[in-house]
Amino acid sequence: MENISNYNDGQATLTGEEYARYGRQMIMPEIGLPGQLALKNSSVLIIGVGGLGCPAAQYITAAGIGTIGLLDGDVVDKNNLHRQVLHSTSKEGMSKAESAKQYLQDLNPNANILTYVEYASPQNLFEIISAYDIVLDCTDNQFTRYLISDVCVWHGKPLISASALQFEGQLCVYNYRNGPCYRCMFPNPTPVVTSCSKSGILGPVVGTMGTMQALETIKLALHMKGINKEPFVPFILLFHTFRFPQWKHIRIRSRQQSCAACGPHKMLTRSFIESSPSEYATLCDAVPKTEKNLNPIKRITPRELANLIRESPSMTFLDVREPVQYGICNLPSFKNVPLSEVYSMNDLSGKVCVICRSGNTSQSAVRTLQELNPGAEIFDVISGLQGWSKDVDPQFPLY
Ligand SMILES: Nc1ncnc2c1ncn2[C@@H]1O[C@H](COP(=O)(O)OP(=O)(O)OP(=O)(O)O)[C@@H](O)[C@H]1O
Ligand SMILES: [Zn+2]
Repeated sequence: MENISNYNDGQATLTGEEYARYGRQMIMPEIGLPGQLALKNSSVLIIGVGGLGCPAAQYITAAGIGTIGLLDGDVVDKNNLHRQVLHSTSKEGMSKAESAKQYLQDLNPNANILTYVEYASPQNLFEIISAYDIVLDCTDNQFTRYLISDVCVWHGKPLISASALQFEGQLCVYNYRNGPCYRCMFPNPTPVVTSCSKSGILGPVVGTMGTMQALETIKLALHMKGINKEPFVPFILLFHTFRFPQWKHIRIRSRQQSCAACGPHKMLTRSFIESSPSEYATLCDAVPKTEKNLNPIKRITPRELANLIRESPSMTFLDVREPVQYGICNLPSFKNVPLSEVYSMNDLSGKVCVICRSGNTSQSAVRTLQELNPGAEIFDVISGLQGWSKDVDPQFPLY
């Protein structure tokens, strides 16, 4: 049948199986055979294979991106499973990158999937990113967000970044053409006030944002290879849903002259990032002021708490978690006083024991209460209710 049928536009680069697999998206005029080949010839690095990274990886693998890197040093935990949809119960304890690779390779055996079972750091990231066309930030902490952006700027790689918390999400494409980098938008790190593990996250919300990252990845791969010729306009996408789902996009400014990473007077060179860890860290993370240089407080262990409950049942026990968490599980001796209400408690005396989920919020509460009640003896429980479950009562639920 040679030379009789022409089904590859002269480029014999898709197999018959691939025609069948990608047919439904190839028939879109914005994609066609050239678009599918562009996806196949693209490589994407996904950093963080959690709530965002799982759906992002799933859709770009299914769509035929040729090479996909998965970078994450974490292992699958039970509390990941409600939202990190590539991992399953039988994979608890397994590396997230390896777990995701197993799923994705079965989804699309054509994909070339590489895993990096480590955390992105100033020491490894320059090397890893160099091999990819597009980078996805699917992590959950400020230090890593700055690091990924700075390394992308150094290599000139576009970055698709998203985040999600409770009922809200955000997405932005950084460092593409004249678009800004993450530092142009957020020049200074801020003290982190909350996180998914503190405030909660709903699977479909983070899944929506990860899916949007996959969509922007496909669009960007087409754009970079000249299939989509529309001009690129930098934007930030905001999603909010509780009563009504709301989408909003805002056009953003291009690169900032004053930016320490991408401006003309940039100071964040590769050698600075790689070899000045403490100076670099101060440019990526802000320690909350209230936690700095504070006097130590009195703390007790969960086992000491068990004795105290037995010996002094009438003393004051305060649980400073939010009411919804208190409602999930609690110790009956403890009265629920959320942190926001602690500021008005100025009538305490005697011994007061404070607890929270993991022993962080309780320390702030003790400091505040001690100032308001100088006559009282106030202390908290190391590791909070998590420590209680580990050391005293293994039946006490962890969440
Ligand atoms: N420096 C880093 N390099 C690679 N992956 C990272 C880095 N920092 C964070 N991550 C990964 O990003 C993912 C973020 O996932 P997600 O926000 O869903 O929460 P989690 O960290 O898995 O769980 P939780 O916040 O409940 O403890 C995690 O898998 C985490 O290991
Ligand atoms: Zn910049």
